Amino acid sequence: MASPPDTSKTVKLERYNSYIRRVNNTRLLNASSKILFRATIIVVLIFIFIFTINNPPLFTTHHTHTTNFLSSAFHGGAWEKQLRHSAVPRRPNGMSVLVTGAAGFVGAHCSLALKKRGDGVLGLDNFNDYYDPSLKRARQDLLSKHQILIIKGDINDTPLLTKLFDVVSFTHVLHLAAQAGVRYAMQNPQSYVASNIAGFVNLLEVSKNANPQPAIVWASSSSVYGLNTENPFSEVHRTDQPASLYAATKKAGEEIAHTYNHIYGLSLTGLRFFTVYGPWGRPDMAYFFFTKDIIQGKTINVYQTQEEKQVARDFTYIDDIVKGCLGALDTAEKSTGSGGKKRGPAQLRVYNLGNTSPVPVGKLVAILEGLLNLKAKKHVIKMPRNGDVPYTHANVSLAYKDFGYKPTTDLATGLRKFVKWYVGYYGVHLGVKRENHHGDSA
Ligand SMILES: O=C(O)[C@H]1O[C@H](OP(=O)(O)OP(=O)(O)OC[C@H]2O[C@@H](n3ccc(=O)[nH]c3=O)[C@H](O)[C@@H]2O)[C@H](O)[C@@H](O)[C@H]1O
Repeated sequence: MASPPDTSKTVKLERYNSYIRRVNNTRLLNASSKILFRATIIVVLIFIFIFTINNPPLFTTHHTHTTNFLSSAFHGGAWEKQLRHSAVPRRPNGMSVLVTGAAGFVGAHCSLALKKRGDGVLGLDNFNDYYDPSLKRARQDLLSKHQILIIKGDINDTPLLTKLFDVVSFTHVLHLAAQAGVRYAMQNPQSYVASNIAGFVNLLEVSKNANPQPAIVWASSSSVYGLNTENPFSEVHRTDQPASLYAATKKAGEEIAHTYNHIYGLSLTGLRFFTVYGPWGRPDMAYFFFTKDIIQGKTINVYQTQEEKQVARDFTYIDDIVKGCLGALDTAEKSTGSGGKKRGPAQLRVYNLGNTSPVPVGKLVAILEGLLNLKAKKHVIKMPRNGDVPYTHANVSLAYKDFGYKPTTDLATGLRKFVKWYVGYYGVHLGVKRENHHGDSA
């Protein structure tokens, strides 16, 4: 019997050939996907480049704190000229001040006051959306009418800050950029860490490397007194029991300031602001949204303590705060370091800036009712456990001794000025609600 032909070799050969074809196909596929991948990357990079060139301001959103760091590298000579023009003093021995948070409430007022007396001011602000950014834009418009430029950028953007210090030899920094608000810290804790701690450290890093190093005046807060029960609050009282994360980050700022003063010879002054209010104020603050809600006929929550006592604040009018900030700047000594190295001891200070006269929140509401000629719908409730403290009361004798700080505006007078601004800005006829020029209803 003839034996069947031996096909095993042919089969093996065919299997081997098909294996080789598969390998070659896969290689071909891999090579073409690599080319495709690389081409995509190049196209994306070209897009980013074009986008960055065409959009010089930095894009920062409050909640993510993502900053387009690339963009700061592309500003040209004309931009630098604008910076210098804004920052150059117009009086003999005038200051050149970098104001962070310049589109904010206190920042805008201080920038105007500095410029008006002949100092140079360059503003920096990230225009985040913690509250209506159109109000920040309106403040920016006001400042630009006084030749004050505000750069859009974040204090966490090291290349941008370094660039600003390269272009301008700032004598002073007034650092007011921060995540404010006591109660919001429970909703967005990370934003407090990003601005009040990381951002502050970044500013100090860049400042200590600058030549010359600037003197720095910055915003701390009355909230650092936390659970302190001694009254009125003095700078020598304990501040190691913060009641909110906001307070804790401001207290951390005071300790961080100590470190940079100690290691690098930076001149640092912290100002503990006590519930600042007035025209162009912050819509997240009680006096502001009470006004809005009373006009709109909405119910307002008026807090009382767990013991059913009135909650009180040492409300401080903005013009008094501005005087305090300028006084602190005027008496700030030069930093002693250079090239990132300390050359000798430098000034380290902290001051209360309050009104020395606490007012219960119920009284604040009564004053607003009188000014608005409207009755508030009040809902008196126990203060939620959200970081609030029952009262604040400033002893300002240290600020008085060192730079003549003396608050002169009582709450009724200050609120009258605020309400006048409010109805003008939002286009409200008292008792009648109207659309404002920004399209929001007041
Ligand atoms: O000094 C500070 O360092 C801080 O001041 C400010 O905080 P506060 O003093 O808490 O101001 P603000 O919120 O206007 O509440 C005022 C009063 O109204 C009470 N309050 C508040 C809300 C409400 O619905 N009802 C109410 O009774 C409330 O219990 C309080 O008694 C700044 O916001 C903060 O950024 C920081 O700068």
